[in-house]
Amino acid sequence: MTVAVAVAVGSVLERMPTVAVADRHLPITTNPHRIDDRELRRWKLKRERESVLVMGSGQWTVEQRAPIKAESLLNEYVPEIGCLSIIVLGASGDLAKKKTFPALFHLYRQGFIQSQDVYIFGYARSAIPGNDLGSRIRGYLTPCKGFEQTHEEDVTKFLQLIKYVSGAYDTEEGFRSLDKAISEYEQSKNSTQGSSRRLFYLALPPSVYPPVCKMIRSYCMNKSDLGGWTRIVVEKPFGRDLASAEELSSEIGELFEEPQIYRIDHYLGKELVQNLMVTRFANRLFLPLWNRDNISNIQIVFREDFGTDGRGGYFDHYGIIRDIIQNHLLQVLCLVAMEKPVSLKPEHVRDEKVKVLQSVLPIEDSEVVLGQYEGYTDDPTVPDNSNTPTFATMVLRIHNERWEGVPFIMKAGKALSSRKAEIRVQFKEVPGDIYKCQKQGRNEFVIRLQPSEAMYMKLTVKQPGLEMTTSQSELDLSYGQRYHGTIIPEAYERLILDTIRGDQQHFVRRDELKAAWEIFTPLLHKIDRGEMKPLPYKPGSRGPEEADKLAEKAGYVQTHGYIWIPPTL
Ligand SMILES: NC(=O)C1=CN([C@@H]2O[C@H](COP(=O)(O)OP(=O)(O)OC[C@H]3O[C@@H](n4cnc5c(N)ncnc54)[C@H](OP(=O)(O)O)[C@@H]3O)[C@@H](O)[C@H]2O)C=CC1
Ligand SMILES: O=C1O[C@H](COP(=O)(O)O)[C@@H](O)[C@H](O)[C@H]1O
Repeated sequence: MTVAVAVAVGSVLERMPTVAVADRHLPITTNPHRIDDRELRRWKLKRERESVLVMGSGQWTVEQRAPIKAESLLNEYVPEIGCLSIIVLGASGDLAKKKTFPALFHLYRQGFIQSQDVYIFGYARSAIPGNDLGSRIRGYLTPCKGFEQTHEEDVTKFLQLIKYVSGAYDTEEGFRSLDKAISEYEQSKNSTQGSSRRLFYLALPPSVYPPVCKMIRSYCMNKSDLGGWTRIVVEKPFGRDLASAEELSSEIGELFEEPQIYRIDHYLGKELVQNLMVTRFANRLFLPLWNRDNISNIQIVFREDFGTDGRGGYFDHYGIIRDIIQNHLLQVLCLVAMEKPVSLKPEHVRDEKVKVLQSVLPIEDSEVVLGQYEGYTDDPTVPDNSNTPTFATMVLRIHNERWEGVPFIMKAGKALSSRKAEIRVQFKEVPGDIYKCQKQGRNEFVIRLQPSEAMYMKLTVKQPGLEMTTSQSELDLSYGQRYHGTIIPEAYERLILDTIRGDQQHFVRRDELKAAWEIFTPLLHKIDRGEMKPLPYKPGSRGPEEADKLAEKAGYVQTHGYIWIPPTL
């Protein structure tokens, strides 16, 4: 969708050049009308007094805007120009090697970041000589579909785009040398001073976010405001509870404006999560059904078939609620439950998510089941008396017109019988059902996030044949079959691209984060104080039996004798 926007400064009559803002999801270079540097500078000098002409429903209307921070304004209108430096802090770590660099490689291979105007810097304390960073990450750079033959060559070229700088996270010296390296690169590209883009990816433990942000702010910012920018990406967990999250937000908020901060939740980058809004709001079919009149209960489930896998020390400090439910599953809940936003603008979408979060009622202790898998404390980094849950299920209730009375059953667990993440929307019984005696199950709409991405609708149908008998079947949109050969991008690829393009729709805003912590903090504190205890469960099981009982009590009716099997080609 292309939206034409004219910008006027001071008054509508004092027209500035018309800027056509093309779909931000097209490669940057395809923007049809660029505004030149001179024009841009003139416009920015005057931006304090702006009115904006917006084309909507075939009519121009004037939107008066309060002074807007340069960053958000630029995000909206300025074509991306200037060289781009991507700085991965914590480059020696697990996330960087498994997710960040592989995502950057795929973006590079697909042409979204190009060697002529992008350079990547790795930064960490570890002394990593010469090309050793490349050797560490090479094995994680998997071939892109369709480019298998040139893979080795591609990797070699990609690794040439990375420079490693070693330094501490809280010293001027380290960040000055990082800045020097970035500036040298920018100068080598004859970049107009300040028009360069600097993206800092904090692949670091949150404890070092504040000093790192301070150092970036003091020594590594893009030097002026001529169309360039400085953005930071921060990983979860953002705090351990409401107070610590707010403290972290304030510390970072003093250094960077909200439009510069990208709080990443990689579930928001998953293909099927990104499809949720489209499915809900672009299909007439769902509009009248998506409410308390028709839906009995909704389950949002995350299961892993492995334990903490060498991350026991980290995990024990957080537990499954902070690791998965408070962020990944809650973000999914927002997209399932929110009202239709005014538009797809990031602020409109995030406004609706916040409203849902603020409508969640306090969690009842009686609607929580916690578990810990047997053998969890064998990990030497986990205390023997750990009270940390590795499994949790709980019922969230949304107090609003659409969802009153519909339980949202959240479930997450490690070391279970299978690995999958899905949303299961279970509908109510058919009123006055004339096939009741043969009935096999309720209608369900299932969105399988992973693995085997799919959406399927469980229906009761006539069993083919002469007899009038019914059976359970499904309308099935399995991605592997329907989109055979299509590459589904990794969540991190998509989200890093969004940060480069300045699109914050799929990132967590500060007030969202606060509202999310408000929901879980009382429960988490009870667990931390040992007032609620996890039940033991066997690794490789479904988790504690009490969890299934809770779901049943909340209203979930399991379908017996039917199981969906992902179709194969
Ligand atoms: N790993 C994963 O799969 C995921 C991680 N995350 C999040 O991403 C971030 C990074 O995770 P991950 O890469 O696993 O973390 P690591 O423990 O691997 O830490 C990353 C780097 O940070 C430095 N570091 C580690 N501990 C400290 C410390 N106490 N003080 C200062 N520096 C330290 C180390 O670099 P050096 O010593 O060389 O400076 C290390 O290589 C975290 O916020 C994590 O929660 C989110 C989702 C998944
Ligand atoms: O953030 C995290 O997510 C992973 C699961 O991610 P997925 O994309 O593989 O579903 C989880 O294993 C980890 O504990 C958690 O920190």
